[in-house]
Amino acid sequence: MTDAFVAIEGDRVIEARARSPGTTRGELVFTTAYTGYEESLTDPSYEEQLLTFSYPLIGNYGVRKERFESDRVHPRGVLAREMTEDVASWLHEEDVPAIDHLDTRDIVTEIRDEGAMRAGIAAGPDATREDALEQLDQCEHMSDHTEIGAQVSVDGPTVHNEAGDGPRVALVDCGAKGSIIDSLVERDATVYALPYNASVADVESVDPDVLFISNGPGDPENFEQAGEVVDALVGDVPLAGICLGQQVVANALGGRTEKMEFGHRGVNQPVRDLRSGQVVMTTQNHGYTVADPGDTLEVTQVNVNDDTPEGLDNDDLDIITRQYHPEANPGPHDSLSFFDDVVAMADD
Ligand SMILES: NC(=O)CC[C@H](N)C(=O)O
Repeated sequence: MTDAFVAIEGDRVIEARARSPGTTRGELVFTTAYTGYEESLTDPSYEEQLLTFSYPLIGNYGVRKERFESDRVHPRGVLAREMTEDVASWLHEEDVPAIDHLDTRDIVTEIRDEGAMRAGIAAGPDATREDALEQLDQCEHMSDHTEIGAQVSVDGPTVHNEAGDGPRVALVDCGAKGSIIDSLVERDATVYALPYNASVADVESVDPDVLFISNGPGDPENFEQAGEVVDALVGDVPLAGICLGQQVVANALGGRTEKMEFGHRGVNQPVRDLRSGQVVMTTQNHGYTVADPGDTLEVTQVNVNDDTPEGLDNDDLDIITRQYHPEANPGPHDSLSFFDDVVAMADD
């Protein structure tokens, strides 16, 4: 049954089946992850995007809140070859349009050839091609979402594990995944999650042993205030970052980020550590990359597939950032020791 349409750049329209009705638009991206749909759908870094699963069956082990990375679904729309009723009804409850019975291999090939692109979706009994095309027409580019931090950050300071014996972590929450906070708390850190636009004084007021910039959605250049905090505190406080966090740190310290053609999204991205030679499998979800690390940061890890920087460090200044997701939700646990390194750096 055709009761859904996706319009992609070039005004091509693809037919599908509606699983959760509505109209929506966003940057069309794909993940190659074959498990972890609950974690991906609740990952705040997918805010404003339309997420295509390249793995053909999504939902085959149900939907459980314990696996969520935040309290809501973040992609603006979801595309799959086949979606179970569990996932479809969850997305319906969350008011996120979703479609299946379309050729997701075709979509993935299109994105790989043309790059991440703007798209519009219309799904439901009254949906038309024109509705999908109109959504596409109104769709913005990722970099236009200048206030995206406000959509995903905490409203005010939030403390986790206040009685902890470990280091005090000031986490600039640009849309932090829950498992990043959990990974720090498991190491007995006290985590002070602060709004994405926290001032230097806000961060100093929690007297941190380490400053941590979280993952987050959109263009890292739209997180200028987090960069100002990094610039003000570098050298005084150890510094860590994951994904958007790495990008913000690089931009603040004389480097430069750029948009990738279609990004890295999946759970089997190989990363080589240039110091040890070791390769680990990692989880990734990013569409921007550090094109120039600047003079302060050393590239210590690279992506085996395309040589993009995966780890930036400065041992003298106590800086450690990763482009991939060591918290491993979903995905391989190979790089979980990153959090031990962060805690050790803070304890020094
Ligand atoms: N997961 C993230 O933190 C993503 C970072 C940034 N929004 C990007 O797409 O590159």
